[in-house]
Amino acid sequence: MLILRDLSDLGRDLRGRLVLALGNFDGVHRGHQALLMKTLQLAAQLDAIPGVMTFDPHPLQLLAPQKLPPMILDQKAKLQLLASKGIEVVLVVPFTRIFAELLPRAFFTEVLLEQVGVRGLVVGYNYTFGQGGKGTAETLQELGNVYNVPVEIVPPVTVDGQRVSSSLIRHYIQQGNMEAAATCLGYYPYLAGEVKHGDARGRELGFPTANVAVDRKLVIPAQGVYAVKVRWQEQQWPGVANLGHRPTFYEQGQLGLEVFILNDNVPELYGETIEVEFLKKLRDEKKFTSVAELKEQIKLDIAKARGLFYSPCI
Ligand SMILES: Cc1cc2nc3c(=O)[nH]c(=O)nc-3n(C[C@H](O)[C@H](O)[C@H](O)COP(=O)(O)O)c2cc1C
Ligand SMILES: Nc1ncnc2c1ncn2[C@@H]1O[C@H](COP(=O)(O)OP(=O)(O)OP(=O)(O)O)[C@@H](O)[C@H]1O
Repeated sequence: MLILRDLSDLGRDLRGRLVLALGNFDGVHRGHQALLMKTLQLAAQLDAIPGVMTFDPHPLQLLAPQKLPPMILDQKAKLQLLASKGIEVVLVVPFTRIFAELLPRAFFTEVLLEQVGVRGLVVGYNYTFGQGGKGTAETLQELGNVYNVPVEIVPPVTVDGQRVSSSLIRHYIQQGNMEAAATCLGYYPYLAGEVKHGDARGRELGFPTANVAVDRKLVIPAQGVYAVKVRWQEQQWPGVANLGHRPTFYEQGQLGLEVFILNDNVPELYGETIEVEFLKKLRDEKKFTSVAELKEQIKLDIAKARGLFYSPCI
């Protein structure tokens, strides 16, 4: 997949040949996936190349930074997912003050027509664009009619009667409702991070854990103990994770993610980047009065997680 951050780098092979889906695409959730599918279809019909136009930084970073939510995916993971859905080109347009001031018609004519020569467009029913978000999906369709560019508007994708959105998914993750988040995303929420040295207490406890660095710009799940899947290179293992402050040992500990991998042959992971997929919250984190009690509880956590892994639902 080709990623272009400057529209003037669009070569002749791409100018006039792209069908673009427009949006932010945080999470690449099932609503977004419907858009991407439509983009592939329209591109095939028009003998064009399926692409995405998105903005960096997120428009809210510039317009209302206090409202900028934590992201579901970092940029690299988002791009990987877009590629896995068949998108061939991503235009990551720098979102500047000048850009934010473009009126809807100017965005259409100056950017989409003159710079990209766009052949077709796909947006969701609630898409807004241009200065102050004045342009809507219908505005885009009207402009498309005038300039002879087909514009597809995708109707809302819902799950259990609720419209799937990045905001709803962030809410589920922050509540620890991983099943609901996964239903909306089409995959389980995960955090990727480097395995760091901890205090080596886990080994003493009999449950050595991989301490995973957490990117605080991303949505952090509710604190607690989870059944997880750990992915590293081509391998994956079941595990149990604690996301929290370890109140048994620290008065005001730092937030940490620790994973005990349920496999006897795990290679040395220090310095490696692993992905921790959150499958189900098992319980809240607790302050135990003794280490022995904590150990007993961890054994129960492991038994519960194993039960889940052998159930047909995961
Ligand atoms: C499945 C699991 C559940 C845990 N639950 C708790 C808990 O409820 N309360 C707590 O204080 N620590 C809990 N811990 C964290 C342990 O305190 C932690 O693994 C230990 O402090 C080792 O830390 P270290 O690797 O930094 O040495 C849990 C760890 C695991 C693996
Ligand atoms: N559930 C959905 N059904 C159909 N289209 C959607 C859905 N959710 C988003 N879209 C469309 O996908 C594109 C990208 O959406 P974007 O990421 O900007 O919004 P979002 O997922 O609704 O996020 P947020 O909750 O942060 O507003 C837009 O064109 C939007 O209209």
